[in-house]
Amino acid sequence: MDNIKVRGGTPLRGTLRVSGAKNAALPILCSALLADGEHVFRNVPDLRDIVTTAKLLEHMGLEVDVNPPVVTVRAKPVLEPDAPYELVKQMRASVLVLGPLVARYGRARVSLPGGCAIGARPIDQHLKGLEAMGAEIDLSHGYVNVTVPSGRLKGAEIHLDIPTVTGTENLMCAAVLAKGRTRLANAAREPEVEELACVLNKMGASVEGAGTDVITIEGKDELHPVDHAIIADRIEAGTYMVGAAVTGGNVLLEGITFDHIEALCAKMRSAGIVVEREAGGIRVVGRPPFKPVDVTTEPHPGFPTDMQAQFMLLMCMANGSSVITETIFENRFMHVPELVRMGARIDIRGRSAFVHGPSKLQGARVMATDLRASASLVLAGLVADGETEVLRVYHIDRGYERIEEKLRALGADIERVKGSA
Ligand SMILES: CC(=O)N[C@H]1[C@@H](OP(=O)(O)OP(=O)(O)OC[C@H]2O[C@@H](n3ccc(=O)[nH]c3=O)[C@H](O)[C@@H]2O)O[C@H](CO)[C@@H](O)[C@@H]1O
Ligand SMILES: C=C(OP(=O)(O)O)C(=O)O
Repeated sequence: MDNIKVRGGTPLRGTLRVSGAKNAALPILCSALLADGEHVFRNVPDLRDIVTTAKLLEHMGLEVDVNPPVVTVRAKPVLEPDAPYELVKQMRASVLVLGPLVARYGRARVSLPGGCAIGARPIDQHLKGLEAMGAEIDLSHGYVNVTVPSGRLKGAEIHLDIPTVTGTENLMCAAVLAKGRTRLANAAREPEVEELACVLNKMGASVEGAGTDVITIEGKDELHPVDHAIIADRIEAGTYMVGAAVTGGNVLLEGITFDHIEALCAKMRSAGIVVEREAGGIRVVGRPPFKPVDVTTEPHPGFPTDMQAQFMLLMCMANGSSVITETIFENRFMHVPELVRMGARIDIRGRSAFVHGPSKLQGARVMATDLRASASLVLAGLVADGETEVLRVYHIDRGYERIEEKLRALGADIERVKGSA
């Protein structure tokens, strides 16, 4: 497995083009199951999760050419509507094939994704929605087996208990080919949900209200393939924004939509960081130490949980104490013990982390077991004294396109060590 070595102390400077959004690309690639023919997806990031999704679609008999930033999917009727454990265990988001498969084929067999490092992550809301649309669910031997006795889902009124992102996406995909109207209330409002709705509408679906908490879908008999360029990744952008700030750098991030990261920008500004909208992007200029700022993660448009670990690092560079509260996932503080090993002072009490800054971080060998925790440790390495080695970058490669190359282009002293322990 590869490791990343970083030597701290160089401010990030320059211009960075933000890649396409992982969390938009994954449901969009799965949505190709809804319409036979050739789909062309552009601005797709070069990530391990994209390769896993391609393997999943190929397993079902679709032809997928992954040539990032372009992915071409030649969709045809699937051999078996089945997502096996071997692929789902590599990527929870594999569950995103469930909605399209049930909508199109009236049945699906998908390995239960189970928990992961950040929490239990059940899919009860996805299943509750499918049941309301006439599906029968059977959980056995680690798989969810869904069948629609009538052969076709029917529109329904669904009120989600939680505005789940992939749950909303699965149910939207299920509803576009259902008979009649579906009303999805307490829906997730994330930009990636809006982006999927845009693609479904391009396919000929009728989806209204995505981006609000009520989405209405009129089912159609058939959809057609699309050519679509995917939005920029707000979490990748946010990660480099934090990188620019903590290193006392000056970076222009190109391609990102300000509205998608407004909550992060507001918190960074409250911390005393310059965040300016410029033609074509957002400029971040940081000069630590920062002002301490409390943050609570919330569904969009609140502060994103996927930026919590990186923001905590920022608060390690603040003059005073801040409280970071995680409300979305029950176990998303795995970066804390590793940051503490690097010299940060952070106590966890329940769902909150109390960060006492400023800390002078020291390079160390560190390991993290999830994507954003790993990213925060790479950023910590950029400001630490001496060398930091982040082990098992396997997680980073799921969600950051060539992170070491992008950081090196901004002046960082960083390298990937292939096949290390
Ligand atoms: C591929 C993708 O887009 N991943 C994102 C998506 O994950 P994902 O869609 O898995 O996250 P959800 O929005 O579903 O999860 C939010 C919370 O709801 C709970 N829950 C969810 C579904 C359900 O049926 N029952 C239930 O209890 C989860 O355990 C979690 O505590 O949104 C998360 C929250 O913004 C992000 O961190 C992930 O990066
Ligand atoms: C938690 C994340 O992804 P996933 O839902 O794919 O695990 C993430 O992108 O931070």
